[in-house]
Amino acid sequence: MLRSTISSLVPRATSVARHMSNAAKLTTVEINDVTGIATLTMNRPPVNGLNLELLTDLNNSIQEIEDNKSRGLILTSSNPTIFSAGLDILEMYKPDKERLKAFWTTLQDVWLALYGSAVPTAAAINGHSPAGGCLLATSCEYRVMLPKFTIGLNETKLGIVAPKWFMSSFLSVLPRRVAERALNQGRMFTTDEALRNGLIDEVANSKEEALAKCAEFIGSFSKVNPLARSLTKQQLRAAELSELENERAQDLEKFIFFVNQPAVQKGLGIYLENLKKKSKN
Ligand SMILES: CCCC/C=C/CC(=O)SCCNC(=O)CCNC(=O)[C@H](O)C(C)(C)COP(=O)(O)OP(=O)(O)OC[C@H]1O[C@@H](n2cnc3c(N)ncnc32)[C@H](O)[C@@H]1OP(=O)(O)O
Repeated sequence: MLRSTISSLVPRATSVARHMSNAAKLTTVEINDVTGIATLTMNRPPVNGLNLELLTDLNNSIQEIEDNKSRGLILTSSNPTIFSAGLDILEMYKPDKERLKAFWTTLQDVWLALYGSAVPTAAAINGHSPAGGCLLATSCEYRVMLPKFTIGLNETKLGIVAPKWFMSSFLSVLPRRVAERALNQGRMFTTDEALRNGLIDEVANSKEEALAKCAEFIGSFSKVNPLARSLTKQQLRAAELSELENERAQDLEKFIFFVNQPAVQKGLGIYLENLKKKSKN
């Protein structure tokens, strides 16, 4: 009985999908009319780098999904090999002061909205997912990843430090010992390693399969009272959420101070240069 309820929630090729957002934006929201589940797709070529505009669209899309009382939210990417390359380093390298503020504030908004979302959330990780990409994935309640990609918080490799709330998301998924070592090493996990360590929940062989598995996870709540479920989730996540809520201004100040340090700017410049060299080869 449960199985048939769940499978009826899995998107089918024949189901009708309503587009809630238009293609001019960097995100699209598609609601499956059969399941009521919203698929939120990031679409900022070439690598879904999280710049101010993509973060703004993500924030608005999450809000739209909450307001429309969708049954759940699946986060994914339109890029076939990259879920998200994390924060757009160009936002932090030689930054404009006002834009940098807006950028970080909007990232805080996105994390608060996604980690604290009232609806069940899942990530269909259909490509590489470093740093900010990993933050988005670990803010969701369930993760399904395609083979032969990588995921992790690699900040120390860039000479930067993941903020406390990045670590909170990571720690909500991984055992402390594994998280601590991985954060210190800036470790990127392969799909297999991520599965073995619990950083992801399942592996799927195609994006369609990943979306179906995410929908199945969301469908597993069909017999649970939605208010009781969301209040339980929010209570479990309240400590991390209020920590950032109460320290938003200090977190912003710390970020701006840190990013503007000459050594950090130098490190980001070298990292960007190496990325560009690599992409030319
Ligand atoms: C200071 C307080 C803490 C702040 C916290 C920060 C968290 C972060 O998210 S920092 C960002 C960390 N992200 C990364 O380290 C990812 C770097 N990118 C990659 O590893 C690879 O690009 C990829 C595995 C995501 C994809 O590889 P692929 O071979 O397909 O593409 P590339 O040829 O490498 O890249 C194409 C193009 O995109 C540019 N690019 C890639 N990532 C970023 C990025 N995060 N920000 C800005 N630009 C990026 C890359 O330079 C290429 O550009 P060109 O075509 O112009 O050469």
